[in-house]
Amino acid sequence: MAARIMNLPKHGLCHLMRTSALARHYAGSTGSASPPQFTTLSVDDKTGIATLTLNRPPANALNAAFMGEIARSIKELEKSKCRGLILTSSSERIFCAGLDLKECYQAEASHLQGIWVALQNLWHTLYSTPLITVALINGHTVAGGGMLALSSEYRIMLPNFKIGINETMVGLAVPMWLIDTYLNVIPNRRVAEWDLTASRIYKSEHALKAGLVDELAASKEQGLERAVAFISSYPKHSLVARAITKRQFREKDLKNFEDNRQHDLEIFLSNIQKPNVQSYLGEYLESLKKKA
Ligand SMILES: CCCC/C=C\CC(=O)SCCNC(=O)CCNC(=O)[C@H](O)C(C)(C)COP(=O)(O)OP(=O)(O)OC[C@H]1O[C@@H](n2cnc3c(N)ncnc32)[C@H](O)[C@@H]1OP(=O)(O)O
Repeated sequence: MAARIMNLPKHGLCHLMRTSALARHYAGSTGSASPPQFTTLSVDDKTGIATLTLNRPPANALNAAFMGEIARSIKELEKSKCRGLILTSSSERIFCAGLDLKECYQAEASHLQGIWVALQNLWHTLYSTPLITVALINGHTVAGGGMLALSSEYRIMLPNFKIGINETMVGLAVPMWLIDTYLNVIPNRRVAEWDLTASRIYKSEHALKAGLVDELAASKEQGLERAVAFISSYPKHSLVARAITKRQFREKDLKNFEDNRQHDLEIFLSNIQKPNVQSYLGEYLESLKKKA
């Protein structure tokens, strides 16, 4: 049975706890952090595999609270010595639509700063986690949603959805840490540069051919089975060595990010507050509304 967990035991595999108890645990263990609102987390006691389900309707658009919640869950799972993490969505159409653009439109600089810092922290937490990570992409995933998928180690996608990084189309530069993340998946620099400058969005089937995702699954249930099989394919005795090896692959990207964290924030703030970008954002949001 799926149950929310937050404060997990430090040794052995994770245990299931019921929602109310978890909320109390979480509030007690993290001081000021509020109880989870936008995610549900369940852990299979036998396999030690956690499933974190994104649940911020209608589009799982990322605001600071949502991103903080995902990052905190990952940190808690690391402490609990869980083996792996599956990221998925409660929506049948959208895995994640990226940053909450409504919160980026005509917002105070301090609010925009909070959003970007939360995005930076979430990327850093997911990209650097020793957990074995799988994105089960059961809906469209673009921009910040693409970041969640690409920062994971393995991607399983359902057919007929879209995946990609469309920042330039929205008027935002792709940050260096996301370029590095993309290159970690699509090492062909020319293809990567073209994709990211042109805001290329792939359909699932094409994403598989291009190597942007690793498998297609016919249904969410099949995707979950495949995700569990991927995580379980790593023998227990190899987990520490595996985590160190993963870290070594990602270390240079993480260091580059730390060296440029402040500059990266300044670029975002300067870009997003430009009158032409704000005006385009307003039109873009209208076009999303009209479509509905
Ligand atoms: C990545 C790191 C570096 C940069 C980081 C972040 C930058 C960003 O993330 S910018 C965000 C860019 N995101 C987008 O451009 C996505 C826009 N959305 C879409 O293209 C589609 O919604 C999507 C393909 C995801 C899904 O299509 P549909 O299934 O057809 O759904 P709808 O379009 O009808 O959307 C449903 C509902 O959600 C609202 N919505 C969608 N996206 C966002 C968003 N990013 N922020 C806020 N709200 C969003 C949309 O307006 C609809 O709302 P209602 O009209 O109220 O139903």
